[in-house]
Amino acid sequence: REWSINDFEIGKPLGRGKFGRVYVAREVKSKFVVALKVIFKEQLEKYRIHHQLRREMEIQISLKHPNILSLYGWFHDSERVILILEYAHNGELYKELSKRGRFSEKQAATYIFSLTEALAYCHEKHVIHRDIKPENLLLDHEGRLKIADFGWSVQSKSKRQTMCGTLDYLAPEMVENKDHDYAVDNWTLGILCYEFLYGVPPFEAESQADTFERIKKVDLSFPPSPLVSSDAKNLISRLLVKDSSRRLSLQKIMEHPWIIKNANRMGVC
Ligand SMILES: O=C(Cc1cc(-c2ccc3c(-c4nc5ccccc5[nH]4)n[nH]c3c2)n[nH]1)Nc1cccc(F)c1
Repeated sequence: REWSINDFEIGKPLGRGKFGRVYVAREVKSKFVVALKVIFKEQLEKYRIHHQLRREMEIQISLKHPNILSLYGWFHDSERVILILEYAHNGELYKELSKRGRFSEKQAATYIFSLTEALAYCHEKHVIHRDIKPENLLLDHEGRLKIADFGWSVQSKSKRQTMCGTLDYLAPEMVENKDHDYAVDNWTLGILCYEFLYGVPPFEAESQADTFERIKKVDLSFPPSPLVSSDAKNLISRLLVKDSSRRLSLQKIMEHPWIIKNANRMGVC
């Protein structure tokens, strides 16, 4: 069916996305709550990204997974393209992490398990996400993790070397501008697991140059903490490996003792 802006009551802005603003909105007839992403066509022209937008829409509309934010549909008028996206009631996981400082091992393992399942699903569909950082992770009304913002996902055929988001999550092969493949997502899972448990990413440094150096050397250390088990450190150490072919596979992550022991398989703690 053809949607139009008059089918929705627009609510508060939820944030500034890459190319437009996102608003909470309610479909008038069904009262169903969604997130509407408004992208201005003159922006698409100016940055010549209409082909990328079309590719992202094709990627998103084809991905159906409990831990991937849904794109329900879209419509456009003379000056805007509007995406109808799933509304994540509990907002950004990042805010939750800042508020709580760190997550328990059960919560961290549950998020890592959900992310691993979602990534395994994406890789089956030949989609590399490449930009999984806390601000792209949302939480639904049950606290279930949802990956959003496929701003830089590429079909694995084209190995473009464009830069991604903040440096903390970049794998060595991306920092060294080498070819990269699916294994960058495995590296990012290691970064996120560390950050969920310690509250800061493992290679954080004063300057970007220092972060680059720490990533390239895989300068990983675990501050002594009674709250982080050796199993957790073992998993992180087997993901933050320079040689991308030696990183623990997604399947092996799901079978790791720390995940088996701590993750809630329904994705909700
Ligand atoms: O742009 C995005 C992803 C995206 C999702 C969002 C987004 C941002 C915020 C929310 C939220 C949300 N819920 C909140 C509750 C409290 C506070 C903040 C919240 N944000 N729910 N759903 C969202 C969705 N922004 N950008 N995908 C995209 C882009 C181009 C083409 C395409 F097919 C998809």
